[in-house]
Amino acid sequence: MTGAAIRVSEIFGPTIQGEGVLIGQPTVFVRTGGCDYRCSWCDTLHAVDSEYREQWQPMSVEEIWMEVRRLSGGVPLTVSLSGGNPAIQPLGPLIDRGHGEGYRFALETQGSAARDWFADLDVLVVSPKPPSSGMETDFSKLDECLAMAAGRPMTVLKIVVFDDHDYAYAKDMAGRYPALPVYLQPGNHTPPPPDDDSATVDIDGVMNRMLWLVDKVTGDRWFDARVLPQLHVLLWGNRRGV
Ligand SMILES: C[S@@+](CC[C@H](N)C(=O)[O-])C[C@H]1O[C@@H](n2cnc3c(N)ncnc32)[C@H](O)[C@@H]1O
Ligand SMILES: Nc1nc2[nH]cc(C(=O)O)c2c(=O)[nH]1
Ligand code: SF4
Ligand SMILES: [Mg+2]
Repeated sequence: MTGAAIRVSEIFGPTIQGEGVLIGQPTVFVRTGGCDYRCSWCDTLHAVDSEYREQWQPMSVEEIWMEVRRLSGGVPLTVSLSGGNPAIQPLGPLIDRGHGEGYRFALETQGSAARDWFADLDVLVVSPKPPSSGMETDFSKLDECLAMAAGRPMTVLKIVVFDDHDYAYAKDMAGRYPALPVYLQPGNHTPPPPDDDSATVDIDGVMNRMLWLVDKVTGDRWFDARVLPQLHVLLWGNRRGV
């Protein structure tokens, strides 16, 4: 198989997609290693922090594909490409490989790096980072990402909200891109330390934030917004590989 090696942190599933537009769908995850961001509340630091890079395996398309096929029993399903930032890995050939066997591909990215192969996806989830993350949005890059996908894959915005500033950011994003569905996701303020995925999640706290977010959206009559918690976090807490 042609194509450069892909840095993989983990491949797991099938589980259900816990977030956003595909919530509840049986999914295999391919999580790439490495990220150009470092969000203050990232729940996946084992795929971000370079301290963990020795756990990231360079894999060929064929090696990754054999593992996806094994996990799914060869029955086509949705493969979610996440990370880290999967947009900084050469994933085009993997998408072609899977499409040839009837699999579908979704990709989660913060919108900091555009790739022409975004157009080959089935679903592009762009998750620009609000002020609480400590990251700065590069709007020209974000525009580029959305332009790459224009017309072809279903494209949605998914924005994590912790507080009023994040909520204002999410509303601003919705105003900038009125054609895109917007998913709001309450932040988990108790993400796992990278070495301890048994660390407890403050579910009550996350649910209170979810309720607050529902009140904000309905109070504002923002009736196009969709508000969803991270279902996998409710089911399995901070556990890795689910
Ligand atoms: C771990 S990221 C990986 C993909 C890509 N780097 C991104 O941020 O979109 C996947 C999703 O998890 C969300 N996320 C990360 N940490 C979170 C937290 N503590 N609470 C809620 N969502 C979180 C991100 O905003 C993103 O939508
Ligand atoms: N079940 C499940 N759903 C998810 N949706 C986005 C995830 C991610 O970490 O990107 C994720 C994950 O890690 N597990
Ligand atoms: S962009 Fe995504 S993977 Fe990277 S640090 Fe932020 S939440 Fe984590
Ligand atoms: Mg996650």
